[in-house]
Amino acid sequence: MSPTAVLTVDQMRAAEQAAMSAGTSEWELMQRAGEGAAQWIARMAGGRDVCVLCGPGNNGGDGYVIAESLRRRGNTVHVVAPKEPGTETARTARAAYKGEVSTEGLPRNQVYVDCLFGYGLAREVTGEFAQLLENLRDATGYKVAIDVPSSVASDTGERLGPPVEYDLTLALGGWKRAHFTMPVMATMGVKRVVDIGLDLPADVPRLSDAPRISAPAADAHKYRRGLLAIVAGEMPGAPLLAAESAMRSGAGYVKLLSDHSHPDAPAELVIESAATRKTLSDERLSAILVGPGLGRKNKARDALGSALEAGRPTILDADALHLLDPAMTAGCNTAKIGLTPHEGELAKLCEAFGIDASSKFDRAEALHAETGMTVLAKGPDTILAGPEGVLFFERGSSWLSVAGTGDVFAGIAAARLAVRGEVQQALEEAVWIHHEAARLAGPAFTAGTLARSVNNALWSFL
Ligand SMILES: NC(=O)C1=CN([C@@H]2O[C@H](COP(=O)(O)OP(=O)(O)OC[C@H]3O[C@@H](n4cnc5c(N)ncnc54)[C@H](OP(=O)(O)O)[C@@H]3O)[C@@H](O)[C@H]2O)[C@@H](O)CC1
Ligand SMILES: [K+]
Repeated sequence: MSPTAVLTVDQMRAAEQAAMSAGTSEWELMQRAGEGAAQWIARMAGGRDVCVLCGPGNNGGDGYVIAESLRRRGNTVHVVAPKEPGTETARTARAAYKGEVSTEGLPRNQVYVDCLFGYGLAREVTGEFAQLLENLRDATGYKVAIDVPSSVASDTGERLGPPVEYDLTLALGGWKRAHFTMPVMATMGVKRVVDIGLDLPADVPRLSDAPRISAPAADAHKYRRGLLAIVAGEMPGAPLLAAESAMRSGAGYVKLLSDHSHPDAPAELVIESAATRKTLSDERLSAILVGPGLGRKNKARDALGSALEAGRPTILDADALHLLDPAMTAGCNTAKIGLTPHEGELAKLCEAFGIDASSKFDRAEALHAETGMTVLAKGPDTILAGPEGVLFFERGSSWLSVAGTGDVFAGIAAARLAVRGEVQQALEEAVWIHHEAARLAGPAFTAGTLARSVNNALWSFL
């Protein structure tokens, strides 16, 4: 199984240092990394010519190992290196490479392997390196980034030079945060990790693995499978959309608590009158969803207060996230609450809870640490911060960028919470189901079509 740990540069260096202290030399690690990468590249290149761009550090060192490995396999290889290697191990790799090296220019129509900078990139790329990246950007051919794209800061995904679109990115030894951070993750093509035998730490963020979802037990009935109450409010459409997807996410019973007439609601959806303190304190409720279409007036605030008072496992989304503040959650068992903010809602929550952080990762992690609530920071990249640690996800379909998909997500998450009882597991499953439903819904789907493909998405995880 490939490693799922997602590391910072410091954590990566520490893992490499530990391997070296245990007797594996840096040169040995570089050879494993370069040989592992070369295997992938050889497969993709077939008999095509390969051009390797080598920088001055150990990422460049990997490049010389890759170049020599491909040369021995019979590919025509050309290395472009504007500067001589600056580290001892990269110099060893340079000496072991027996082919051509030039200091500038980029041959045309090649398989390009970019080893200019790896996780050591610490400042803006300028001069001849920036020129090379621009040439690479404009070149036609299959492009591979080794470890990370050479103009990207590994910890933050910050862009520090000309952008290049890659077909393949090979992470060496383990994933870095940039691999799952937008917008740069969308430029990396297919991503694979090359295992170089490092002992990676367990207590770090991880890449989420596809969940296993169980069919209901043989003796299941609708209450045992999970009863979900969805609290409607000012706007009728959003909670109905959430209910339509919740009904298809595995819960046994979904109730929409609403005073609207909902002429478009499916016959099998149970609609009862608007939530009250009494209906929400029903002990049979396995989970509550509050937020989609709730509104932000006093009535909405009261409904949110009643839901929190009920103390059931709860998902808060949309308007509920705008109303939430420390006074409302005081006295709540926050371990039972999941928040599903998009970027603007996350910023608003951080303001309300006095959190001073700017990146999505730091905000999600700090909001969980400060409040005890589990935070699913949505968007084109997704971060889940909860009691089991922080999880990153692969990207979902970009067709999800349409109105209403957040309501669909909230419905899936709340239904999975009704089934599972655990907030972090429910949210993790919901991300996968949402992405799979989007894949099944085809191009240019509407939120309604997405909601209707949710039950078929579950097939993939049974
Ligand atoms: N350690 C290990 O065990 C293993 C490590 N591995 C590999 O090592 C990579 C990390 O290597 P690394 O630390 O040498 O950094 P790297 O990314 O090559 O760049 C640093 C060099 O670039 C320079 N430089 C930086 N920014 C610059 C700029 N804007 N413009 C110009 N120059 C700039 C910087 O110079 P300086 O800042 O000192 O002036 C330095 O010379 C890692 O990603 C993986 O590929 C694998 O082999 C597995 C085993
Ligand atoms: K690189």
